Amino acid sequence: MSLDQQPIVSRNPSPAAPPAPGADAVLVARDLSVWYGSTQALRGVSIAIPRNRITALIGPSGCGKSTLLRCFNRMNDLIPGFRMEGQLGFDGDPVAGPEVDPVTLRRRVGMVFQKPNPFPKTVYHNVAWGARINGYTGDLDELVERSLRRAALWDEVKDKLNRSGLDLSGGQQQRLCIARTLAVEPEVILMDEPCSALDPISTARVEDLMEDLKAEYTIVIVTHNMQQARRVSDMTACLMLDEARGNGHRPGVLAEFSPTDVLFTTPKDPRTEAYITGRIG
Ligand SMILES: Nc1ncnc2c1ncn2[C@@H]1O[C@H](COP(=O)(O)OP(=O)(O)OP(=O)(O)O)[C@@H](O)[C@H]1O
Repeated sequence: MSLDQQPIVSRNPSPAAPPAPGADAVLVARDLSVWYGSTQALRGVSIAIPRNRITALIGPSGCGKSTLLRCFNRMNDLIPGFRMEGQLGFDGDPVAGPEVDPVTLRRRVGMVFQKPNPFPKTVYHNVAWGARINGYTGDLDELVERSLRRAALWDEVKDKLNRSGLDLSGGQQQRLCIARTLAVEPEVILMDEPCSALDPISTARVEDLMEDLKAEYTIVIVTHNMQQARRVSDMTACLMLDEARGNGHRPGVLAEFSPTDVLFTTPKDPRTEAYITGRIG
């Protein structure tokens, strides 16, 4: 059964998850629970991520931010002991299940990781690689230039296309990874702490880039940096550690999902307030 056929439709499945004005939901989790072996990482998370917006996931360490992010493009599938219950949807179709090809899904829902991870190949090949393996038949030179321009990197590397991607600075490497993601023309970009290994100037460049990209893409970012969440995101989801049950482990739950300015000024949930004011670490 596709997610559209479920009793709760993919648009705004929960009162805790209002879509931004004028935006519809592109990624949906409905009553999502996740385990790694006997450790429950998430419990009962329902959220609708609006299209063409930047959504930040914040919350204390271990509350399941990365787990939730990685569920949206099935990056957890290969982790031993990973198991999930509930529903996940992308554009009204299921994300999980044997009928979904994770490779196709990951082409449409791309990911940028915490540590820049270019291949030990030229700048050009780093960008062209994904398009090549996906059978791109257009002009690769044009695609590489377009992707590097969109990632605000072209001017810095146009004379270095045959140099190793590993020779670039950390900030340039991260934008190269973003260009590599853009080259396969995804609809969603998941970013897992994309600036945590970058200096403030490189961080600002990536943040500016995110703002430019949201006209064409939906972006979901995990960040530990609440200032960054305030600067870049339209919507913020605050996850929290729930009370311990069973084996004493505390799973992550969604405390609040609100427009970013609301969440940081007038949070509805006392746990959110405690977190953003530093009373929960
Ligand atoms: N590969 C794994 N195997 C077993 N347990 C895991 C694995 N990845 C995460 N976990 C557990 O799942 C829970 C949620 O982890 P996750 O990394 O999603 O949280 P997080 O909020 O992103 O944390 P952080 O802010 O520290 O990066 C934690 O208890 C963590 O120990």
